[in-house]
Amino acid sequence: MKVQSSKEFKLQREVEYGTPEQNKAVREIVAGIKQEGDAALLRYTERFDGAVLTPAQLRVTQEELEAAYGRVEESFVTAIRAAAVNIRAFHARQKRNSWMDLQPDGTILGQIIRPLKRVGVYVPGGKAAYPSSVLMNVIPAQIAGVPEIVMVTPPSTGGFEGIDPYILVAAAEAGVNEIYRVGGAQAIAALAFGTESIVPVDKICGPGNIYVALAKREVYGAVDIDSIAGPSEIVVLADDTAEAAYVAADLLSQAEHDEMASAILVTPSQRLAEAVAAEVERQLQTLPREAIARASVENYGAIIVVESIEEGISIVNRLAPEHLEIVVADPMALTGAIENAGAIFLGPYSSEPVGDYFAGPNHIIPTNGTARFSSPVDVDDFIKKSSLIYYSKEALLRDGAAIMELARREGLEGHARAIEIRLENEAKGGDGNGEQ
Ligand SMILES: NC(=O)c1ccc[n+]([C@@H]2O[C@H](COP(=O)([O-])OP(=O)(O)OC[C@H]3O[C@@H](n4cnc5c(N)ncnc54)[C@H](O)[C@@H]3O)[C@@H](O)[C@H]2O)c1
Ligand SMILES: N[C@H](CO)Cc1c[nH]c[nH+]1
Ligand SMILES: [Zn+2]
Repeated sequence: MKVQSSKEFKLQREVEYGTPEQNKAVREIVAGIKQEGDAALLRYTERFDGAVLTPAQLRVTQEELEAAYGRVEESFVTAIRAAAVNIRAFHARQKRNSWMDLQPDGTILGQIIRPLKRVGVYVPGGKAAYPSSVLMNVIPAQIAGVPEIVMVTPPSTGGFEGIDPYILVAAAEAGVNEIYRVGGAQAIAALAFGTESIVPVDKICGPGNIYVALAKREVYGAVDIDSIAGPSEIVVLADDTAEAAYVAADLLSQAEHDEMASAILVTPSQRLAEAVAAEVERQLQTLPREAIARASVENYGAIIVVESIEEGISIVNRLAPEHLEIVVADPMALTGAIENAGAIFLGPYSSEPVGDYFAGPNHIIPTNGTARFSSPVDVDDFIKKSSLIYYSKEALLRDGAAIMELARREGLEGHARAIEIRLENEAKGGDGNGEQ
């Protein structure tokens, strides 16, 4: 990883997200699914995942789900159950209730909260399988009360029944039983528009690679999406107190996700910068996913030496990273200055994978600078709200003139008259029918 000064550093966020070729490929895949349904879904699944399926094989059966337990270690089941407890406890705090407020004049105002009816969750499974993402998608949806949760994940050619058994066990543990073995942009389009085998959903949540992220952006509007949660990112803001080996390990923890993942160290310490660069190189040599991580740090990685921690904070806010680690003498003191970051990890022991798997907060987090305006997946992603308005006669008589004033200033006489007809009728001692 190259050590550079903050003057040399250029924000790499592309104007167009993904390359033009990737964008074109995704548009074609989405159009193909829209036009041809299952036929295109099977064709793309063969082309991109190497799995030759019939329509009947798209959906995972109950027997396959149960049999997956025989393919995983007991220690995995114990760990995923413990993680689920923490994730459930964290997300339970986000649950909102409907409310109604009765005013002294008899007016009732309120908000009705309802769960979305049918949501699609994407669980990545290309370069690695992500059973942890099953929990991060499904638990908040369940807390919101979503009755139909449908999961998609790519088939792995060498895997068990064409799907990773750890993902299946996580799904069974979470209580999901509508699962399709499809991935990438074709799975997103199938969820959005439906095919002969897949009933369309109201919203799609979940992380994925650049093809998944671009496809979610493409189908937004036909369905809702959580955010653009694409290739993983980490920024470490550290001072001279940080342990170089820990910092390097945390950078590589995200670099190993994807060639397009990004790992950046921002520090005022030239000594730490050089030590981390050497550590990254040393640790890369024994990392099983060395090729992916090396491509990531070479293309999207950086070690930036800043003049001061304040300059570092301003770079962090420009980057708006998915994950930020603050490893300085007093991390809590800097937290208030961080305006843009999806998840903030404080101190030397809050290594990023703690959040990926176990602490409880969601690991599906906006990337590519979109943490400026969007948030990690939470229970709110799976609800919708309706406003409730009951106006009493007393309240309408009191507010009617103001409402008509605003309507007429907008040139909307019909709006004003809808109020006026009631006020006039009441003035005449009306019976509610507009007549004496
Ligand atoms: N931001 C987050 O919250 C978050 C969380 C977890 C994982 N992630 C990211 O999820 C991603 C997982 O990626 P993955 O690749 O392992 O799995 P994936 O399931 O996201 O993508 C695999 C699919 O990509 C499609 N694909 C691959 N090459 C293609 C091509 N050339 N043309 C068209 N489609 C193609 C295939 O359909 C394949 O099924 C990583 O980038 C990781 O960093 C992000
Ligand atoms: N770091 C990923 C989010 O960018 C989440 C994850 C899942 N498994 C491992 N990591
Ligand atoms: Zn991770």
